[in-house]
Amino acid sequence: MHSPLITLNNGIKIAQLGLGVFEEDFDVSKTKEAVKKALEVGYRHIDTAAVYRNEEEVGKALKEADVAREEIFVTTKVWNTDQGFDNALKAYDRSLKALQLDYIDLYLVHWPVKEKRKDTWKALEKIYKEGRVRAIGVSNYLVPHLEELETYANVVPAVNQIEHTPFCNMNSTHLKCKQMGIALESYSPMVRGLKKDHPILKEIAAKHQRSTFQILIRWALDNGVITIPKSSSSERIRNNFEVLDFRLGIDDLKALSTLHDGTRVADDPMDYL
Ligand SMILES: NC(=O)c1ccc[n+]([C@@H]2O[C@H](COP(=O)([O-])OP(=O)(O)OC[C@H]3O[C@@H](n4cnc5c(N)ncnc54)[C@H](O)[C@@H]3O)[C@@H](O)[C@H]2O)c1
Ligand SMILES: OCCc1c[nH]c2ccccc12
Repeated sequence: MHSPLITLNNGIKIAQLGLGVFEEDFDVSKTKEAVKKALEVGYRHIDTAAVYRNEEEVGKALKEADVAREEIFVTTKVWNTDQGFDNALKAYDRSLKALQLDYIDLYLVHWPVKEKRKDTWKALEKIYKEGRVRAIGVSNYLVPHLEELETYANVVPAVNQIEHTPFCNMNSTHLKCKQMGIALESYSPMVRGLKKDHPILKEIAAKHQRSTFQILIRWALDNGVITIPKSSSSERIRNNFEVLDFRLGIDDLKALSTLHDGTRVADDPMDYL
C-alpha cells in the first residue's frame, strides 16, 4: 500500500507520509538501513537536512535500494550557518554531491534566519528557475515570516515544514499557508513520544485498535498535512506506515483539537522574528 499523494503548487506530487531521519544524537550509523527499510516497506519520501550530517548515508541507501530514483521524493535543507545568497548556492551543491543525486525534489530554508532569509530565498529561487531542484520551500516559517516573504518572493514556497501536532497546533500558520497555496508539512508528528500515554490519545487508539503513535500520524494525514515520522527501528518504521487503512472520525478530530497545550520539541520560530 502506498501513501496518498499531495499535489504541490507547482504541480509536482509528494507522498503525504514520509520518513524523517534526524537522529538527536547525530548517530548516522543507523540512517542507511533505516532508509532502505523504509523504501522496502513502501515509503517514497525521505526527509533529511545538511545539519543532520547523514546526507551521505541517505545517498548510499538510495543507490542500494531497489527503487527507481524518480519514484522517491527527497527533501533536504540549507542550515542556518550556510544562509545568504552565495552560501546557500554552495550548500545546495554540497548536498547534491553528498546525496549522490542529479537533482533534489524539495530544498528548504531550515530556519528563517534574520537578516539572511531574504537572500537565502533568492538563492533557492535561482536554483529552482535553473531547473536544478524540483521544488523549493521553507521550514519554521510562521505567519510573520510568511507575510514578510510575500513582500520579496517571486516563487511561492511549495511547502512549509513546521512543528504542527495536536499539542502544538499551528492552525493560524496552517490557514496562512492555505491562503498562499503552500502545503503544510508537520515535523515531530509523534512529539517524540512525549505524549504517548495521554488519556485522550489512548482512548482514540483503543477505539481504532492502533498505537497512539499511529493516531498522531493519522491526525496529520486526515488534516491534509504532509508528515514525516522518524524511526531507525525496522518494526517502528513499518508500524508508522501501517496507518493507511483507517481514518479518524470527526469525533476523534474534535477530541484531538482540544489537546493544544503548547508542548513543542523544537525551538520556537517566533524567536527568529
Ligand atoms: N525542519 C525542522 O526544523 C525539523 C525539526 C525536527 C524534526 N524534523 C524532521 O521531522 C522528523 C520527525 O521528527 P522527530 O524525529 O523530531 O520526532 P517524531 O515525532 O517523528 O518522533 C521520533 C521519536 O519517536 C520514536 N518513535 C518513532 N516511531 C515510534 C513508534 N512506532 N513507537 C514508539 N516510538 C517511536 C523514535 O525512536 C524517535 O525517538 C525528523 O526526523 C526530521 O526529519 C524537522
Ligand atoms: O531539523 C532538526 C533541527 C535540529 C533540532 N535540534 C537540533 C540540534 C542541532 C542542530 C539541528 C537541530
